[in-house]
Amino acid sequence: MTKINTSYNFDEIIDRTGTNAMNTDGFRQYIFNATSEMEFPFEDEEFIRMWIADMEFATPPEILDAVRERLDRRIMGYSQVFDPAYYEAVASWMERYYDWSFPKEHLETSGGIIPALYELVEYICKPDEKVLILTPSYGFFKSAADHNRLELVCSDMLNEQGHYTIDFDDFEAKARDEKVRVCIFCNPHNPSGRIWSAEELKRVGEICLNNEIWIISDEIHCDLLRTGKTHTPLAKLFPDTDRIITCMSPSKTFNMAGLMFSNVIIPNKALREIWQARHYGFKNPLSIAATQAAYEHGDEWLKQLKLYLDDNFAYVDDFLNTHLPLAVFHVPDATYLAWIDISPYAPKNVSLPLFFAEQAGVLLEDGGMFVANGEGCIRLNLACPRSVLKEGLSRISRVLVDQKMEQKQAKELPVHV
Ligand SMILES: Cc1ncc(COP(=O)(O)O)c(C/N=C2\CONC2=O)c1O
Repeated sequence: MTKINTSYNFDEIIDRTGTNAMNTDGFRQYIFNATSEMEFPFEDEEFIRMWIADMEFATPPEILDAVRERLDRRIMGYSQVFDPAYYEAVASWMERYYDWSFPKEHLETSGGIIPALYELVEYICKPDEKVLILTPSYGFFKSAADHNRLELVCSDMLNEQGHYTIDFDDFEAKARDEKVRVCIFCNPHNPSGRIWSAEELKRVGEICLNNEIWIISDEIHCDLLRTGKTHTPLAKLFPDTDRIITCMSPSKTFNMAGLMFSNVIIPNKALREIWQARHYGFKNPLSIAATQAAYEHGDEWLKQLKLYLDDNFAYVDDFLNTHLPLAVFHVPDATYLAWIDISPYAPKNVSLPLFFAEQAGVLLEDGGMFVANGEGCIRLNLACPRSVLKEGLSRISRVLVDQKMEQKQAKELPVHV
């Protein structure tokens, strides 16, 4: 069925209340480890939500149509991926976007990348072995080690005025620990938004493989690139090894994380057989249909989404230069996440997520939620209508400037004895 090009409305504000969304209903538990009774000076509907990484945009109609078509078959029985058209759709997408291919038998699926990380770490590591990550890091990389009761080894990235690079001396020193067995590598990187260069990817791969460390390359953000940027799957640079597992999914790209479906490309036969023996193989038939449709029909929506996000990032860059010039921010290569060092303005010794929730009515995440090496930073989800973005930034700026003024006045006022 040919799909006509259409323009998609990314400015539309969609009501998510009453949909069991983490974004609207899960923030007290996830950000503040609190119950639903936790109170704020704002009604829940008044919050500008810039925290969890799903989008405020409607999932593409092409994907929703595919889900409806599957619903119209009217039986939702136990399902797995049997139709070869699924692999064809995935393989075509990888060829078109990344000039990368892999044999069909390497492709497994999972009910999300987080569960895949938990399982792969368990299947790869012995109980006394360790998991290596770069920090700051997506928090669930640490959870994958914790869930398996394995020691986590963190290699802090270098941060030169907001430009993050890998400290290869530190990374290699930690990789030499003979108990380090797996590296969970984020490519593109959440939260910095870095796309790793071919040289950086080669150094990571060589260091790990030379030290008999498996690599789980989490590439969930790889479709969400700024215009002109390209992504290179790590495994593409190492065709002769079978120790790099690639995790990808359209869930981040097309706002369908709730469908819990991802691709896990496992070249190593022994590990794949363990996965096939131990992984719970049944999948949601609606998720299978949606994922296949994303890869078959998502191109135009993604093209327009990327342009909209480019403009959102340009707006943030301009806004910060104007209103918070001491903040350190660079438009990231990838993701829809803005990682901003606001330390020159931020109140000291307070929880920034709590500060912004209570003072500004903005829900966001801060460096403390990214394992380590994120001090003074906040992360904003920019996958929202521009009107929402503008309101969020305006509130953030206002409370930072106001409290900075209060601090200044407090210093200047005579001390009353
Ligand atoms: C690097 C990375 N891997 C895996 C996931 C989740 O994969 P899933 O289990 O949904 O397939 C996320 C989602 N990142 C999020 C989700 O909310 N905030 C974040 O930073 C991610 O950023």
